[in-house]
Amino acid sequence: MNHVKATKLFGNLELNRRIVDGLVEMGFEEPTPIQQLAVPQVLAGHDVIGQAQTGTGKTAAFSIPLIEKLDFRNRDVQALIITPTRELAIQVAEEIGKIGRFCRIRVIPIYGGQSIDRQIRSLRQGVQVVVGTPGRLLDHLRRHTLKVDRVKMVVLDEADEMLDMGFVEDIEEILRHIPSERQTLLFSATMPEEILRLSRQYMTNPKYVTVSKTNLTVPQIEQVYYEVPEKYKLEALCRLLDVTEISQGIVFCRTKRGVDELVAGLQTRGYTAAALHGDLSQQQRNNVMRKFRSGDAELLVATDVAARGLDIEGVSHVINYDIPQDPEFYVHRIGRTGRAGRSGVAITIINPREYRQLRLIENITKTRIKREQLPSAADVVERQKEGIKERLLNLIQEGKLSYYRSIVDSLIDEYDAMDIAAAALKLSLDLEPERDEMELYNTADFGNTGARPGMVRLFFTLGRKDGTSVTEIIKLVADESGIPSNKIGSINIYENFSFVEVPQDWANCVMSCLHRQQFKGRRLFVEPARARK
Ligand SMILES: Nc1ncnc2c1ncn2[C@@H]1O[C@H](COP(=O)(O)OP(=O)(O)OP(=O)(O)O)[C@@H](O)[C@H]1O
Ligand SMILES: [Mg+2]
Repeated sequence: MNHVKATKLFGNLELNRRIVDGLVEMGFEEPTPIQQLAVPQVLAGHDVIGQAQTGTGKTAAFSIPLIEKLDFRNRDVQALIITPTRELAIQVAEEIGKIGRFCRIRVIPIYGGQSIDRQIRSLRQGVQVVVGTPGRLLDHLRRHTLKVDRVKMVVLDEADEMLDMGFVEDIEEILRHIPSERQTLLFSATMPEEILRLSRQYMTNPKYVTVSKTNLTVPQIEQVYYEVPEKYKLEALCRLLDVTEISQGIVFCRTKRGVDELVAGLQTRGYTAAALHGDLSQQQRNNVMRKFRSGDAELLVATDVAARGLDIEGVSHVINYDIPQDPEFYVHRIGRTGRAGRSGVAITIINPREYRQLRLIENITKTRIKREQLPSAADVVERQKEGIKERLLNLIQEGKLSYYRSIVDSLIDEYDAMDIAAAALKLSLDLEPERDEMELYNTADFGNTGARPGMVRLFFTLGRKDGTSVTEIIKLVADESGIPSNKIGSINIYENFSFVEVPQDWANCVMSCLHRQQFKGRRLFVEPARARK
């Protein structure tokens, strides 16, 4: 890292040397435009409304001067940052911790769903910066466990959402607790006119700092849409997933229930996806985020709880499975990709009736969303062929083929080279697990088959013919899904198929666990329910 250069560039902002060290450690070489514009204004003591596109470094734009203005020796809470979601509170607190690392500042996130006693203990030990969600902050203010009489600076991250209907009363109440000679900062990628007007109520002579761009979205994000009848949306999504190279993707749904249903639907089709929404426990939310941030999970299916602020490097695609109701949310959702100068793709799936909503989004964001044709089944096959070719070419490049070459050599005089190669491919692909060979059927979807109330029967196309035994099935289901073996109800093995009964609420879990398992050398595949012939 070029420390001299970074020091010089950030040095123009006249920052504490230890802050610059923190920025250099994070890999920041020069300030982004919003940082260049906003930092001096905040340092000069102004109230600031900062607007810049998603992923352009607004967090550091307010965090750098915020840290600069802290009295490091004083252990009172001196700055308060309010964010709309818990995940964002955690992320912002971490970023502030990193920037202020060499200043040894004390920062904590405070959010609902976490033990309040533990938060109270942390607060008692003295923290200088608190990053929190409105509900929990209010809770602490009302209990007098959070003292804000020394707060000099308040930041509303995602300000337009914080001042929108859902949050504004909480925000007003929080602000009433804070000394009025404070500095107030509002940041967001979007600032609708009416919110901008309203915001002045809470500020004194605010400076409006904007990285002026005509369109609200980042140019590095390719924006496309597909129009399909409502009932084919899932099929459309699966096809897109099949032909698209996605390193990590976030799929947005309108409702929590929609998220759960889509995750179940994807799982029964053999895709793994993690859900994130407000009905999960905080521990579940944290686990999902950890898996997704580390790259262990490829697909995150979420409500708008993940729409704003989250910064995850690997996200190459954002998919609007349901079109956002509000054009601003479109901007924020797709902004989870294409961050910090990287490129990304945003896909929106609409039904014909949602076309007008799409046009509205285009008008407000001043961008064009390109219509694309859904890949056909033939495209999916074509894509598979491409994949096979790619793997072949890699093997050829790698060499180490002498053993196989000797076999070909012994055949080549007598047989056609094309036939040998084709047969070899067929052989190698046949050894791979084939999707449609094993199927699980979820009987819940096609009427009562005689399962006891509250139970679901899962059918396997594995039967006595394959030498399957009762113990094998119990062991497989219990071991792999974590379901206690005494919860597995009746097990029946017939000539060509078997089934187990499991409690309704375990069914999806069992199915998703089973489909990942090798069983008798083959992968079990969970198909969407269809009547058995
Ligand atoms: N000066 C810089 N140099 C290099 N990278 C930076 C710089 N400033 C910020 N970044 C990185 O850019 C990414 C996006 O920053 P950040 O999350 O602050 O964006 P944002 O503007 O708040 O976006 P959103 O509107 O989505 O909340 C982060 O990974 C951050 O570490
Ligand atoms: Mg942000």
